Amino acid sequence: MFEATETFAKKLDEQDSLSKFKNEFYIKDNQIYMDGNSLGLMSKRAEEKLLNVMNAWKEFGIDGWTSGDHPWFYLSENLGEKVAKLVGAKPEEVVVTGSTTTNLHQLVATFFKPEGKRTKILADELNFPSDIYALKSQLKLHGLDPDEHLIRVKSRDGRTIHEDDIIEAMTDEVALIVLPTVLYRSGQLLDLKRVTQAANEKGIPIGWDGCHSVGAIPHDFHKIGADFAYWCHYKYMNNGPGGVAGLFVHEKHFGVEPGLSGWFGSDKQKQFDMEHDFTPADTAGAFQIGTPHVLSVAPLIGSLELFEEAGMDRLREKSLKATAYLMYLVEELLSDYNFTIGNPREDAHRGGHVCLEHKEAASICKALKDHGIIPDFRSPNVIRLAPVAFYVSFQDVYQTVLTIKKIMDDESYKTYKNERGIIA
Ligand SMILES: Cc1ncc(COP(=O)(O)O)c(C=O)c1O
Ligand SMILES: Nc1c(O)cccc1C(=O)C[C@H](N)C(=O)O
Repeated sequence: MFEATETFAKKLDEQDSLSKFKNEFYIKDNQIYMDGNSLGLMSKRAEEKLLNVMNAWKEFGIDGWTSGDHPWFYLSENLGEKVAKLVGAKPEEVVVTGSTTTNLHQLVATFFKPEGKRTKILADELNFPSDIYALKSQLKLHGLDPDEHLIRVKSRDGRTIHEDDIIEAMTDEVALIVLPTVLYRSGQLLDLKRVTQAANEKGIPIGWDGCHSVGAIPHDFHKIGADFAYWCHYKYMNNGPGGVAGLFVHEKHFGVEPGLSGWFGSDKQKQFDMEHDFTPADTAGAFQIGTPHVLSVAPLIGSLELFEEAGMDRLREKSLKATAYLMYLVEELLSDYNFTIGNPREDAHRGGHVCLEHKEAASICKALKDHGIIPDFRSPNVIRLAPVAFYVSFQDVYQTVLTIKKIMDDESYKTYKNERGIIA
């Protein structure tokens, strides 16, 4: 179906209905940016909306909360409605707020209710460390020893987590389940529907970390019956470094008291009554805590315009084709160099990036960067390559693999130390 030639890559680009979006982003000449799953690039719209919001501050001062094109008081909810379409939620089930880790703390503080012998949290041994730190500290806040009460489902191969193993671990000692939609290292996409359904049947609340899928993969959080989800917007949503994150709470939980309350979770009509009795919003907005980080939300206004124009399904379709082409080229052109593809092959189990394993991965990443190709490295041996649908073309994918071949052929990667930098 594919061919390992530039002409073929060009043909794929000509057939690509999303190719025009590349112009919407700031991409350096002679650079191919494959690190969208660590930090997505800045779009011109994101910049424009940030300047617009800055201007509202200049123009309106305090009145910016209710004036201007994007009144700040309603921004978190208004953007939540738009993000809801990307994650398959009702408009009032999503709010743009906090960071991934603070949202996780909020949601665990809300949904983890240890009682009797149900005192454990079920996670997995491959999740991103911040999630595990948060879960351990939440257990400690309840006076529970994480060594005993945090169950981490084991990986059979060091790369992926088997859904059967997760379901088997859902015992009557488990009070909460927290799992990633897509594993940050291998890019495995879990079967959310199956796992959520099993948790629902056992009456265990389940929440999903969508950092590596939101903006790359359409979700159906409401329909599958997820209790909650949380994610960042600085990867595939291109909201900028430290950009404000998102959370989903299923409407069946509206009215539950947030574990960590703050005045921006108030019913909006009541918030400025300044009462000491908290009246939470009757939406996911209740899970906000303090004043929104307006300047770190603003770029998302622009990004979301692009998502509306491109359509989440079309983005996923292109991303799947690009990762499939990348894997094909790796197999065709790099078979002599001891690379292993560490991500699952099937579309249904693949996220937005390809996980290329090599024992000299750190050196190879450094050499690639010096050739204008931006990957990222995860210790000890993973090169993550994310051909982001908005701004990576099929010719870029072809060029990336050719460049890897070049630095392997001429062994120039050997001039770099095989160790990670301070930020990898
Ligand atoms: C899967 C996952 N969870 C949590 C985090 C932590 O996010 P944050 O630093 O925005 O809290 C990240 C990324 O840093 C991540 O990839
Ligand atoms: N959040 C990050 C940061 O503040 C600096 C550098 C990288 C990140 C990341 O998001 C890393 C990412 N979560 C990962 O999957 O490795």
